[in-house]
Amino acid sequence: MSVILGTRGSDLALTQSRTIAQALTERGIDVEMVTIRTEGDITRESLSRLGGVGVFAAALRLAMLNGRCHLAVHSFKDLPTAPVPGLCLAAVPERAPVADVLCSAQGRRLSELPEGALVGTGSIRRAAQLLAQRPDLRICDIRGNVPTRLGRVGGLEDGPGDLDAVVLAQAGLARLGLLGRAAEILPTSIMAPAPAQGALAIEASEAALAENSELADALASLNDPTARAAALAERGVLAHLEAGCAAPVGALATTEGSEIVLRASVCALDGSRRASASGSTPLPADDDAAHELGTRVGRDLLAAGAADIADLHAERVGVDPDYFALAPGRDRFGAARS
Ligand SMILES: NCc1[nH]cc(CCC(=O)O)c1CC(=O)O
Repeated sequence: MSVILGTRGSDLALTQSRTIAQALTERGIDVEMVTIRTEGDITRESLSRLGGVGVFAAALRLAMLNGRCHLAVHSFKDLPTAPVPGLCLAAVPERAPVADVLCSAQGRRLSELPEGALVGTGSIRRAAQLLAQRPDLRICDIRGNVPTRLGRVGGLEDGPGDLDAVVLAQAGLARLGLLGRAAEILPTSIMAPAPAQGALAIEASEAALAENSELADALASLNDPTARAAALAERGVLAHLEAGCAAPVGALATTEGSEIVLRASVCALDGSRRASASGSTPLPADDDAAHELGTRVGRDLLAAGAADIADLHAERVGVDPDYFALAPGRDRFGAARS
């Protein structure tokens, strides 16, 4: 009997799922990929019961609990932090590059964008940190998959080309073979990545793993313990802050010598202030130790005033139009938020 891998239908989701399906095939597991619809047969109640944010992940999670599929590959940063009974984090594979990149017309770097340039992102975290560097920029809320977003910039991909630049994750572009569209890899010191950006989470139903030890072994062999600890530590910050998916929280854990060092920050929406905290734990770090590091850094972040700097509980997927007002200057941001 083959193992069923449930996937969303976007280019990025399919690419990620195929990579893992192939790795499992190489390990002797017979994998069938099934695209899971994210609406229709799934009721609202079921989705909200599974955690509210991340409706796409929720549909896949429900499919695993229903037995329609056995495992799923998520972008780890899109996964809500609350655990789901009956599912487990079977593996975090080797992590892709974690940074955000700027994709711009004429290959301009952030410092080279014209005064008042229009930059597209749906992420409050990215918007806030862009404004910290360049308060003159106008931020435009954009949606859609990676190629659609690239199409908003002139000369990069088919599309309206109505923006000067967009910010995307390096990992997504690399997985789609589109990294050539990036003009600049933004240093993580100025653009702190989203917790677990660049990491995949292979989630499986506990029942499926219990009855298929070959699958459990194959998945265990795909796990990168350091990537797993880093991603869990970063997500531990989010969990401690009880931060919503629209909170401007950046977190990055790196290996330094025999330790894992976690740096996290919360940026004011207009970029004017930033609260930061950091901490470390020895490697190897198991799931509990990694999570505990995240909790500790989250606590220090609150002590540093994170909750006064930004609304940590913002839960909108994307943001309200008032925030991304297409007007120069920063007062519109303050006005929309206060
Ligand atoms: N929210 C969409 C999303 N989820 C994961 C990635 C990129 C891949 C990754 O971070 O693992 C992206 C696109 C983007 O942010 O540019």
